[in-house]
Amino acid sequence: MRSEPVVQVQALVKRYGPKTAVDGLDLVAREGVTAVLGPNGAGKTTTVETCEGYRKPDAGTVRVLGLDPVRESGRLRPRIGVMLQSGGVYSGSRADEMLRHVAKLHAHPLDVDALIERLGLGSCGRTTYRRLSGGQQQRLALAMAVVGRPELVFLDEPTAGLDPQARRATWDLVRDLRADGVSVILTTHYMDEAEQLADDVAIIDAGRVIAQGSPEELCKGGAENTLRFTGRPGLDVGSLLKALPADSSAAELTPGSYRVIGKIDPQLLATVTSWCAQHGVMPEKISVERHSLEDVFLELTGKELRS
Ligand SMILES: Nc1ncnc2c1ncn2[C@@H]1O[C@H](COP(=O)(O)OP(=O)(O)OP(=O)(O)O)[C@@H](O)[C@H]1O
Repeated sequence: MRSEPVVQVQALVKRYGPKTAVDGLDLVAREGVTAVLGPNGAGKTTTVETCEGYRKPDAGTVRVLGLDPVRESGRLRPRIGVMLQSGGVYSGSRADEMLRHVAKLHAHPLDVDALIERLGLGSCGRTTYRRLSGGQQQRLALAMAVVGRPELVFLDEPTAGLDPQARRATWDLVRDLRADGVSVILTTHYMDEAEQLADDVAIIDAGRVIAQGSPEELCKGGAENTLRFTGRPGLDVGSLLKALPADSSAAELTPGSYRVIGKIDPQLLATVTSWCAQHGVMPEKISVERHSLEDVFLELTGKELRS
């Protein structure tokens, strides 16, 4: 796996009048699931729409499955699936008819009935598009993106506004697609979604990729982690600090409640517990808080995912 890039974006620039939405963006996505995260207005949708061939770059190059999405769209379209947020469908058509129609356009489609059941659309297959709820329309859009068994699927916020059950069904479907060798480019505002599904995460801010890596790599590269323990009040924190690596800090936050910030690895944990043993301290509660993707995101962009 993880061989040739499925998407390669180099120095992409895209402007809307005076507004530069994408500002020299570089992105390489390989096989598997790539999550694209960024605050509102960061340029995610513009980048993805350029990869889908719906927007022409003002500068830079975009290759998707090795093809130019604008000039070679005829060759690319049958190989990719795109989840449209809205539009592109006749609102008087029935959900199952639409899905069967899209399936027929492809050589090796998925089983339509199984897909309908899978996404919890069984009860509304005969309902016209306009009468579906927002969440049902969204699941139908997802089904239409994947039914043709594409090599690469673009999913723009596939679970926004879905209830927990539908969200889980969508996650399972993405995992199955991945297991089937389908690559996925997923934009999302949900950190847990990226952590759960993505092999690789690209964080976009102000039209550029500011960090990229696996969720583990990004969390490791961010700020330090925290170790907390409780013991008797008034311990000599200065003495503890001397035992710790130079770039650590230690403090008694409230009487008897201690916090160590630094590169928390097994060695540091051993240093803290052995210091406690030397000082006759039984650390009652001891916990390590791993830096989450959410923390990394906030640190890098200074913004919440949703503003
Ligand atoms: N058709 C358009 N005309 C003018 N400006 C646009 C257009 N589409 C997007 N923009 C602007 O370009 C910037 C990037 O928008 P884009 O939709 O790509 O961001 P995004 O990261 O997908 O945001 P969100 O998370 O809010 O969906 C924003 O400032 C937006 O207002």
